[in-house]
Amino acid sequence: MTPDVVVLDYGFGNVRSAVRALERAGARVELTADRARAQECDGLVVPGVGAFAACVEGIRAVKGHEVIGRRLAGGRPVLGICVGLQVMFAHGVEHGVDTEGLDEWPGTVERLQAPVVPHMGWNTVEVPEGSRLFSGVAGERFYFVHSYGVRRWELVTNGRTTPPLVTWAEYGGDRFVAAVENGPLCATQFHPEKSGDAGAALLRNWVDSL
Ligand SMILES: NC(=O)CC[C@H](N)C(=O)O
Repeated sequence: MTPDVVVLDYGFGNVRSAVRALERAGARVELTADRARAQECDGLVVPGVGAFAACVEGIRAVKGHEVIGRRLAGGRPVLGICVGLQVMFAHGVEHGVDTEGLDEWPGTVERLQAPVVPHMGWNTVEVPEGSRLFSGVAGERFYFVHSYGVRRWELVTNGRTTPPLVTWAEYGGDRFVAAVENGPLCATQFHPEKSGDAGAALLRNWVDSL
């Protein structure tokens, strides 16, 4: 059965290339903000390009925060891409403005501490044991375009729940979260839709898991 994927259309994001890449990965894809479709589909993708605050405002304007919360409460998969990863955290601080995120994970998105920002380019990543998202591509490079990131992982599970699998990247001497796999919620700071064959394989891994 072909998985039914919705790319949340809230006005911000590299949506066309994400739609095409997800179709190539084997999904039937619709770009929409329709609440019922976003709630009921097999997989919801939350893209994001631009400022943290504007993306959060856009997501809230289409009630995306409620859809994402309901989906995750019911174990229904969500994939965040780039700012779509960042908004899942508690806060984003850009240009000195601290904006509340969707708070699916504790933590803060902050400016990268590297000599040259934005980080625009290909990077290898440090994938933890057991990752399904990176199956077959853990040693590959992925394409990043960002000036901010999550530099400290703050969620503590103390053995009561399955700890998330956190993938890291290093750039200009700074380290930041490159991807998270946390049950139904997965997210990548890089753009899998711009990451060539490795990104295509990662998206297929996610689509095949739906
Ligand atoms: N690719 C993007 O649009 C990322 C924008 C985000 N505000 C960042 O710089 O991290």
